[in-house]
Amino acid sequence: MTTGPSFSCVLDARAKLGECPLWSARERALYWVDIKGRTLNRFDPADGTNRAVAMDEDIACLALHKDGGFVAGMRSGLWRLDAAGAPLGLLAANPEDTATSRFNDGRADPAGRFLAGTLDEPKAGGKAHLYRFDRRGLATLAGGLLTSNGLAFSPDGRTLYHADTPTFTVYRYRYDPATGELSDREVFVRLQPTDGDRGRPDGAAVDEDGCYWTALYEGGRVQRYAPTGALLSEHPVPARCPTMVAFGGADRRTLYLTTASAGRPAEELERFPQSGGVFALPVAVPGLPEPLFDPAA
Ligand SMILES: O=C1O[C@H](CS(=O)(=O)O)[C@@H](O)[C@H](O)[C@H]1O
Repeated sequence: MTTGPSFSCVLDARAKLGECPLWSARERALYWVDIKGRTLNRFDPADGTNRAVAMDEDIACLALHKDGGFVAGMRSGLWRLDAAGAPLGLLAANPEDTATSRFNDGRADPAGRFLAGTLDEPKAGGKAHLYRFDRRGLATLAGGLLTSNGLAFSPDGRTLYHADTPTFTVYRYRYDPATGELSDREVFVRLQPTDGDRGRPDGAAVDEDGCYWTALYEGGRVQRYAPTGALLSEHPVPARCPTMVAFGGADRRTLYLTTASAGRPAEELERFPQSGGVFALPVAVPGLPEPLFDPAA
């Protein structure tokens, strides 16, 4: 395993809980959210500007919609948003108790379905689930979770990666692109926490070599794993809580990263003053292109 170069800050956003970076190839812009700050953001790397749109509730994940705008995972459910982030309608209500549950990590599958999971905020009893939304409606794919996270697909779309963050585990499933069904769950990566390193797998993305990049929340780094599960490299982040990676740039060779600052100790924020920012790392292998949500899928 090699230690690669560190990420550098491209937007000192001071987000509370930055999440879900999402590259728009058409606009050459990076969308991202601040879950607890309740904003949908558009970062333009060409001039370094960021535009934030206030949302009425926690917004956690996004997919670009093939007809423009977004599908978003929020606390109350999955919503259709227009290109400016205004809600157009509720697609599927959160089936869980929204007093202690919200949607968390999500992304479109290669066929255009939207997969999104929830977060059991009390971390009490594995009440979070992974769901699939498509023209058939909302279906439950997995349950017994604490924080559904780390969704990403292999280049052929036949493997789904999925993390349950507080358990330090990333699973791998066989995925049927024709039906959106899962099978054959196995452990892909299980981190061994130590007193000095509580880093745990958060948001992720896969590159064209099929390697899985994962942000280690409270680990201050991003790791790259081979399809075999072998750790290939890790890259330091000048923030203790990286939350999710996404490939962007015209060649998809820029790895963007969101981070969190909410609830962090004052001494940590003094040491890492750009916590909550958006970071970037040039990489050699391009990332996979991000599919669009297709309501006909
Ligand atoms: O993606 C997320 O994960 C973190 C980590 S954990 O669930 O607490 O282990 C969580 O705090 C954050 O709210 C969530 O968005």
